[in-house]
Amino acid sequence: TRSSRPQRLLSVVKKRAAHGDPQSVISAIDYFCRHNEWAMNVGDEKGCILDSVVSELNPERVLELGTYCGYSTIRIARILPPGARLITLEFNPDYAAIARQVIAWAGLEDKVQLVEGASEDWIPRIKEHFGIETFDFVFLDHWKDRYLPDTKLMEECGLLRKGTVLLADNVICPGVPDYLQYVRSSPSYESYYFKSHLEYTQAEDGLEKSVFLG
Ligand SMILES: O=C(NC/C=C/[C@H]1O[C@@H](Sc2ccncc2)[C@H](O)[C@@H]1O)c1cc([N+](=O)[O-])cc(O)c1O
Ligand SMILES: [Mg+2]
Repeated sequence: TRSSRPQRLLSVVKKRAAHGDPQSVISAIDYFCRHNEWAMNVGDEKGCILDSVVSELNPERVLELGTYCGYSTIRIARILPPGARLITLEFNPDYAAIARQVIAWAGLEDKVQLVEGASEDWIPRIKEHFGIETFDFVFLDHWKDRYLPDTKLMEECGLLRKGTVLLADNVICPGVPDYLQYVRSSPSYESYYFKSHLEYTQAEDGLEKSVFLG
């Protein structure tokens, strides 16, 4: 049967990127998405905003919801301080299998723990299973109808602390209106919109940065 788009993306990474060089893996994926096939990675324009938010925060404990092929996973992991850890949740086993290979090709497997399953099942188990108190940074890029319920679930499970930063992809396109309304109106969050473009296109999209105030 025909290969999948993630499989074709992985073969371009192996062909074009240098093993152990995260930047070359990022560039190979962006090349593939610009010149071969569009794919729903956060992309290089929003990716630079992601980089700046992460490097300013220097987080020790990071959670990513929605791994897909691991593009944003390696963007984040490549700039984490030594000893920092990133847990990334992925529901689709085929995507997870590709992402593991992309993360390994970038040489970042020691910083990343990819967990297969649904965020709503895993979020309540993270504390005891991974021995993590709270997260410093959370990147939301999974099913858009899960951003709000999973944020409320993270609050309820005590995974957020004063100052935890949530960064949400696609707040315009495809859009997450219920999540945006919540973080922009709740007294528990200080929210800021980074205007950008939908990956590899001219359409408007953006990232919403929301600081949990406790
Ligand atoms: O639909 C989008 N993203 C959904 C992403 C979903 C990813 O997260 C898990 S679901 C999951 C993972 C963990 N826990 C529960 C569910 C899926 O298997 C996929 O890997 C999207 C769409 C567009 N677009 O232009 O259409 C652009 C984007 O940037 C997007 O992110
Ligand atoms: Mg996205």
